[in-house]
Amino acid sequence: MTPQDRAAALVETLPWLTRLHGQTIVVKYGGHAMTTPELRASFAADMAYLRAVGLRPVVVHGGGPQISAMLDRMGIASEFKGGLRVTTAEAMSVVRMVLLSVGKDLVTEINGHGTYAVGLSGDDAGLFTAVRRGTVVDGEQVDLGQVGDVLAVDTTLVDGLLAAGHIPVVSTVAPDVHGVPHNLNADTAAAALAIALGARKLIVLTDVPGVYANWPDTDSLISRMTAKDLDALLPTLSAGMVPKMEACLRAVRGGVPSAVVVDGRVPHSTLLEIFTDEGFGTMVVPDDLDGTGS
Ligand SMILES: Nc1ncnc2c1ncn2[C@@H]1O[C@H](COP(=O)(O)OP(=O)(O)O)[C@@H](O)[C@H]1O
Ligand SMILES: CC(=O)N[C@@H](CCC(=O)OP(=O)(O)O)C(=O)O
Repeated sequence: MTPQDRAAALVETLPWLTRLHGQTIVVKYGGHAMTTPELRASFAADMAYLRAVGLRPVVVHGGGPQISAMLDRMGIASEFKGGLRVTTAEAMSVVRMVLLSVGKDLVTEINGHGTYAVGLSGDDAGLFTAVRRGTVVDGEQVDLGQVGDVLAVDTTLVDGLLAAGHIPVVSTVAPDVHGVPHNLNADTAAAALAIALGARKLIVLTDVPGVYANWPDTDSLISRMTAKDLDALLPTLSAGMVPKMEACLRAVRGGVPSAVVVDGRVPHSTLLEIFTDEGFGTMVVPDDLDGTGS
């Protein structure tokens, strides 16, 4: 790359920088997108870059594969129903331990670029209040143990951190109204936080190029869809895509202008999504935008 190419690449980002300056972007960093040191390093650089150029990134991280690996090492079986982990009291303490550790590692990695990141979880200053939820499998309501949905979000702490120039890095364990810890799916929590913060965008990093209309037919990648389209697609989805796309739907119906699922295995996927025109991943927009969100 010549110095001229480099300057041209920087100038190309100007329209997005102008449009997004000061805007909050919630980035859900899935456990499958953090499996190599290189991916973690490029993600951390992206977050520091966004903050340094005047956006307000908020990270909500997952850690599903890391939790499963630890449970496995401890001889505890992992079971998922409707894309959500069945969480016994014994598993809950492992979930908590692993997610807090994953969060701290991310904080350290981001802070290799400056004193940006601060780690917090649902119980810090009442960020999330959980409410126990089950799920529906084959038309039957099933119990999932200590799994929660988000009952309430208190953004006071996150607002303060953003105003002070920090990058909040959120682990998704949260107490219910009785103080009992619950395991929140990270996609669900990211959507609830994006709505509560009035975020400009929700970006979800995962381990596929986006959402496929006929999974696993790789010719059926969807680049854009409205909330109504997604509503129709939801019953056909499986595994972890279910809570992920429910979260995207909830985000755009809750006022977030766009929710995008991108391939977190591609280095710098967040910057690619934000600063390029070419479709990258699957974008969900509200019905009234009908595919014109960005
Ligand atoms: N229609 C679909 N399009 C894309 N992926 C799908 C679809 N249906 C199910 N999946 C599965 O969902 C997975 C992503 O969810 P998950 O494993 O929970 O990711 P993460 O850890 O990033 O949250 C994909 O790897 C894929 O196996
Ligand atoms: C209830 C539930 O399923 N919680 C998730 C929380 C972590 C998560 O969401 O991680 P990913 O984003 O990497 O999948 C779990 O226990 O795996």
